[in-house]
Amino acid sequence: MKRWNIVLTGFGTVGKQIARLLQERKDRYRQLYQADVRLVGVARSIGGLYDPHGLAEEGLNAFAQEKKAAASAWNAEAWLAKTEADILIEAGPSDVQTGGASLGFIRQALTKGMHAIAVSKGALVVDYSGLSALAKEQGVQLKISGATAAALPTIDLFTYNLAGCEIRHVEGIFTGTTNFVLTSMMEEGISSEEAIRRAQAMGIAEPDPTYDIEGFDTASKLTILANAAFAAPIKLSDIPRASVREVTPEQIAEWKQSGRVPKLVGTIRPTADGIQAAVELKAVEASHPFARVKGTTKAIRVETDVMGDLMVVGGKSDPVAAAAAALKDLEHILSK
Ligand SMILES: NC(=O)C1=CN([C@@H]2O[C@H](COP(=O)(O)OP(=O)(O)OC[C@H]3O[C@@H](n4cnc5c(N)ncnc54)[C@H](OP(=O)(O)O)[C@@H]3O)[C@@H](O)[C@H]2O)C=CC1
Ligand SMILES: N[C@@H](CC=O)C(=O)O
Repeated sequence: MKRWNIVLTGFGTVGKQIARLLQERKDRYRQLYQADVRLVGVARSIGGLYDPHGLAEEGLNAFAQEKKAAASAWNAEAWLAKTEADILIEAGPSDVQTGGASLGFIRQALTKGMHAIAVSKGALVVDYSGLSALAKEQGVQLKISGATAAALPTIDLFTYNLAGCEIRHVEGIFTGTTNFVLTSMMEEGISSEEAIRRAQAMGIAEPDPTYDIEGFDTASKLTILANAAFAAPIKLSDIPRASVREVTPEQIAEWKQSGRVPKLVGTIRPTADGIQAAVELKAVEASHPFARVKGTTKAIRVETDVMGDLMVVGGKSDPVAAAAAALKDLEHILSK
């Protein structure tokens, strides 16, 4: 039985589900992969826990309840440096401008020879190519399912299922929150503000929902996918974005009347001038397959040269499903 020590940075909505599923699946890992998987470290913004033998549930529960002490400061880098672990799972905030603390955590883990599984997007948006080169150099894996629409297969579709194909066009509904907001406005007649509040209550909206609503979340996923699946050096700022915030009651009435359905669609298209990506608000005809993709459901449609076109719909948008996507990555590492 091989021992696999895991550290988790970010112990919020998704991080807690990762910790819970890791515990629940211990026997599965033992039976399928002869792997003794232990969560040995967990970090929040206020501090970290580490036990080389594995963290107990009671300790984790108490840590989750801890409040920030006034003027407390802790050194996350020093904490990570002292942990002895094989895999980092990064589930902290997505800071897509600087990469934030997540970028440092992933760099540090890869440099230490650990595999890294990213659920947050910031580090990958800012420096996917640097991180992936570092992982290669260190002979470890950098897995990114959680950051690229999570339970909806995207990166795995390109790297496993469509390996060898020429991808001619990709379009997708990559953000559960915006699809939920648009569907709620169309079908329940509620305001975008009310729909955003509901998406926040479900735990799928980003801490600042502007990031979803103004198309940054979709654009971030496109940036990561363009770099990871197409080796295209696209930056977030290269991608034109549309916002769901600007949708007016008049537009909703007009779409309803014409039988069209609004969707925030992300596209990636290889062209003679390189990879083009965009986030657009499209009113699709009722006959378009995206018209039936409702609520928090996501979808991806891919055109290829020799495998034809294919579309995947679903992959639940919720914190448990996002955690499960990170642990799918974990199983791919354990199985190697
Ligand atoms: N929610 C979802 O459905 C999905 C989310 N994601 C991505 O997953 C990530 C986590 O999302 P979610 O769990 O909803 O977010 P939360 O805001 O609930 O949790 C973020 C966690 O990160 C911790 N944190 C913040 N700064 C630091 C730091 N400097 N060092 C260590 N930990 C830190 C927070 O600490 P503290 O507890 O002290 O506040 C908190 O525990 C995000 O990047 C998001 O984009 C991806 C797919 C789906
Ligand atoms: N905010 C995102 C969650 C993770 O990527 C969404 O709504 O899909």
